[in-house]
Amino acid sequence: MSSRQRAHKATTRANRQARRPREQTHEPQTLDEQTGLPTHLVEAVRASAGPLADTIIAGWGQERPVTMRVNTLRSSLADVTRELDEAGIGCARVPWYADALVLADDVRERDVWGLNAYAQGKVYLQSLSSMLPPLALRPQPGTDVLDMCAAPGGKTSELAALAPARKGVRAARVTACELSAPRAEKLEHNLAKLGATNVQVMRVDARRLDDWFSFDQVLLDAPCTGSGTVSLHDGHAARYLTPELANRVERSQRALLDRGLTVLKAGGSLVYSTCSILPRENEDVVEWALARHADCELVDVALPHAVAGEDTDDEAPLALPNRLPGTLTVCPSRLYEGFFVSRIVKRG
Ligand SMILES: C[S@@+](CC[C@H](N)C(=O)[O-])C[C@H]1O[C@@H](n2cnc3c(N)ncnc32)[C@H](O)[C@@H]1O
Repeated sequence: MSSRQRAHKATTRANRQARRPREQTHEPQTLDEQTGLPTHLVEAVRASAGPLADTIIAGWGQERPVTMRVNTLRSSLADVTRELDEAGIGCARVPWYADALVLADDVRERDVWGLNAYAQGKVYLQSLSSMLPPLALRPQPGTDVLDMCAAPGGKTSELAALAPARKGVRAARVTACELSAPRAEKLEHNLAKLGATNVQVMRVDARRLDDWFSFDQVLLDAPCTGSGTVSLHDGHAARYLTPELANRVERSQRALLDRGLTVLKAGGSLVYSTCSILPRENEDVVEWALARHADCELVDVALPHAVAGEDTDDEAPLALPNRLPGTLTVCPSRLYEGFFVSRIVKRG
């Protein structure tokens, strides 16, 4: 393995660890021979994706380029691309988001850490898939937005950047909840660095938000198994991604979505997302919550995508088939981590 691959693996491992609850297993798991990943995960993917399981497995084997979001609260695309150019860092844009940049294949995250643009919060290192949920929510200036699971703040700061003050209308007010104290601190640090002044951080269990809260828009980027982001022969995944973890996050996802829909105002919208590709964390959770909230319905996420299995251009996320029309399950690929995005509205 090259040093670039090792550095990439170390960073993605650290990100993934941060995304999910701590889980230890003392019994070694059975590993699938082909992928080196837990057998229960590979079996679940084969059962749900059928012939596309091999496309997913190939996606788990890809080394993705470094991607970033230009933070328009501090800078502009022209300003950032000028600095990248001066530093000799090649970059390309994606057709569906003006603020997203894909860096050249030979660039590592540590090359970005040394840039002024990074130190000054003009850019945020963020995977392309993780930029999708705030775009699906489409936050509006003048509204009150809840981000239920916010740290380290990639999507919170994106929400803030998408809804700045406009003539005569204040910026969206974002309330960012985070359960873990150290992660809430990291969130505060990132938001200050990125200049997201319209965000209020709350160190709380978002499953216990009081009924008297109410929001126009809610983002629930839930804790999950991270099944969309694992890499082949990832020894760490082999340890943490246990059936117990899957059960635990699923309970948490249901309780969080139930609460999110409760504190959503009539006429408002909620985006539920995970970095998992397993139906039990995605479609099953959404269907369960909709059955409890008769005043809510699924609407199209309205995100650009191509259909996996057809002749596609890899600049667009590839959608895996799923049983909820209008939701998007992104297939792991060269540019994208596996992800799920859905949008629910509460009738007015
Ligand atoms: C998938 S990560 C969120 C990533 C974040 N949205 C971003 O884009 O940077 C899930 C986060 O939810 C937090 N979390 C888990 N359960 C929670 C709960 N019940 N209430 C609030 N936060 C929770 C975790 O500590 C973790 O930081």
